[in-house]
Amino acid sequence: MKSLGLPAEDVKPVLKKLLMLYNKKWELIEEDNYRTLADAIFELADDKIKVEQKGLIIKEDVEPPYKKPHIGLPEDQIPSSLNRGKGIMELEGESQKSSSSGGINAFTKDPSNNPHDPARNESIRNKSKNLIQVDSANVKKSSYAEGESGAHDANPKSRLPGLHSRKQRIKNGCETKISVEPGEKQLIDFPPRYSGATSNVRQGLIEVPQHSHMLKLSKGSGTPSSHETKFQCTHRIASSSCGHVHLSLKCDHVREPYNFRGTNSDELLRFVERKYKKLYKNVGPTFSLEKLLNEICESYKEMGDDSVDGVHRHQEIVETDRPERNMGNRSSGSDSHYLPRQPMDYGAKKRAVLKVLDITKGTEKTKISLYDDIGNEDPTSFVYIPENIIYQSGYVHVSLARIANEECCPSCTGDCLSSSIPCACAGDTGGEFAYTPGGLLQQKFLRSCISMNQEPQNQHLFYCQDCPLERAKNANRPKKCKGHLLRKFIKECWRKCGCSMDCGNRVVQRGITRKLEVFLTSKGKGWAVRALEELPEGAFVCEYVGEILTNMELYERNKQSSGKDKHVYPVLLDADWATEGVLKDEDALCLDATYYGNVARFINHRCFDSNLLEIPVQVETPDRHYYHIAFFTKRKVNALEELTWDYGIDFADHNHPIKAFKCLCGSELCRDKKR
Ligand SMILES: C[S@@+](CC[C@H](N)C(=O)[O-])C[C@H]1O[C@@H](n2cnc3c(N)ncnc32)[C@H](O)[C@@H]1O
Repeated sequence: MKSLGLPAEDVKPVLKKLLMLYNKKWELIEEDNYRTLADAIFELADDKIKVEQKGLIIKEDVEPPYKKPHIGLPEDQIPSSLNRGKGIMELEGESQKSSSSGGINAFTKDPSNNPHDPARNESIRNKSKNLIQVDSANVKKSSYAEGESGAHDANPKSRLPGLHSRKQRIKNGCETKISVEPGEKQLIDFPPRYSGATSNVRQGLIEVPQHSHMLKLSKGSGTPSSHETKFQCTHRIASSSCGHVHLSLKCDHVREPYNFRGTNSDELLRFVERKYKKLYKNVGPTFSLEKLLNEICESYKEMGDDSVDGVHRHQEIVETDRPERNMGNRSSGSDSHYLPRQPMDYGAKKRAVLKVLDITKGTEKTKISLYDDIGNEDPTSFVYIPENIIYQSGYVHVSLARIANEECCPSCTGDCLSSSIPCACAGDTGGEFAYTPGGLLQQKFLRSCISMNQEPQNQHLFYCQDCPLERAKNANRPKKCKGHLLRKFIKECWRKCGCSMDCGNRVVQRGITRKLEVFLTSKGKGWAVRALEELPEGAFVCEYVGEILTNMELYERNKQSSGKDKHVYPVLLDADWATEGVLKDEDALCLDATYYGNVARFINHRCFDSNLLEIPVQVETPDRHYYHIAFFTKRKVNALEELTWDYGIDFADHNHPIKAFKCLCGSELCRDKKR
């Protein structure tokens, strides 16, 4: 230590603590020409400077930053915080600041910061040419020190934390010294294919200079055994779009005798994806592990940025993640799936407030945020459910035994849409599938559904002999049925079918795939839904999900609720009542999303020219007392355009169990004449 210019009074207290920490194992301290001791002294000095720069008092008992994984230390003696597992997946925030200053610190401070001048320390360290170890964990942590010291740094580049600063340190020769020896590179099983790109997509990147290291272990250094070569490889497998958060696979392994052979990240992802799809058969064809992992990074960043006392407020997301309001700049091509990140034009003071980052609480494949663009209103409370649930007495019997072989396609394989002869599942739609191979509704089918919906008086109404709705109102003297709209059904392939989950005749059952957002309207209609991407004509948006109630139960529920209760409009599942003689109460069902529902409970009404159409979809039950209500676009819908559907309200019917609101749809064809 003396030859390195370190005075005894600096060395002694550190040595004492090291001895205690290493259980008096001198050989660990002597190793590599007392490297551990030298490092500990430098780090203590660096820490003191940091504390002094912050204007804090240094306590005598400040613990020197010994927290460095030590190769020579038996694993059970490594402090738990350092005892990293093998092949751990970790979230790595480059901008993240760590309060620990383990390992080799950054040396970018102003050299005039004496008495413990880091520049001097660095030069001493450089003298000691046999400093070997590179510890990627500590490299990461040390970016903190650079961020802290950036204000004193003449070189603006070195103020940047993360990759850039690491590069600089490498240039300074503080890190990579003996770590990767020429000729040993081929020992890494998966050489880097490309590097340099830093953001958004998974890089498939193995950062050899910064993250992959081979450590030659010297004789007597403990585990692993002497002369073994230890590898540390870090695969970056995903990252957030801004590149600040990465998901990496870190693997420490020893070449001999455990002959570990790595794989590249593309292969790895494909392998896991196949495994996952095999295990969980109901993931759709659009499922991508890569997207999922990138989403984890994105969410990590968003949540880190947003969360303030449990309330998510996100100024940055508003300005960066959301599309611009002025649609003029936007590409309107069909490939504009994800919109450019541009600042929103909110005016000088107004700032959108993100109230809920994901109303689905992770139950849907895609997050749905709730934004308050204009005021400070909270949505009524409800429980988000991604699928319908039975409230009490409704009869919904799902069983494979109920599905006759003629009602499904057990002999199909793969994708039914690609078969030359449409299977039995297309029978309900006239022998042609309702969907295109691209997952949209066939135009012909869509047009006929729209026309049936818009001209109900023309032969598309039917009247029950004994209407369950009227029975619910007055069981003793039910009034005449007011008529129900006949509708076209879609029948999707399901579990008893032989096709795969990727089959094109399974759209609604795969759930929401479009990027949706709930927002507060400025027009007095409360909350509403919009898409953050352009939607083509015939695109599935979401299902109307709620509690399955009998009409009797709905009637009772509405009677009990006070007139002031805000109601989400229930949907009658009456599209097939025409085929029944007298329907039992338990079979006359409806969906109510007031207390339990999905995003559809926020979709507002628009008379006649709404952009969404509700279509009955039969999935798991062969009879049609119960079915799904799926919303499809009637035309191309621009990103950020409010999504609406026609609730089918008769504004003149004052006996309806739910009192109609004053319609503010703004349509020229508005049926609410009072308005
Ligand atoms: C299914 S919810 C839609 C979400 C609702 N806006 C909210 O804030 O929760 C139905 C309720 O929204 C309001 N609403 C929907 N469409 C409307 C319209 N065209 N005009 C006025 N209010 C409307 C009514 O209060 C209605 O009862």
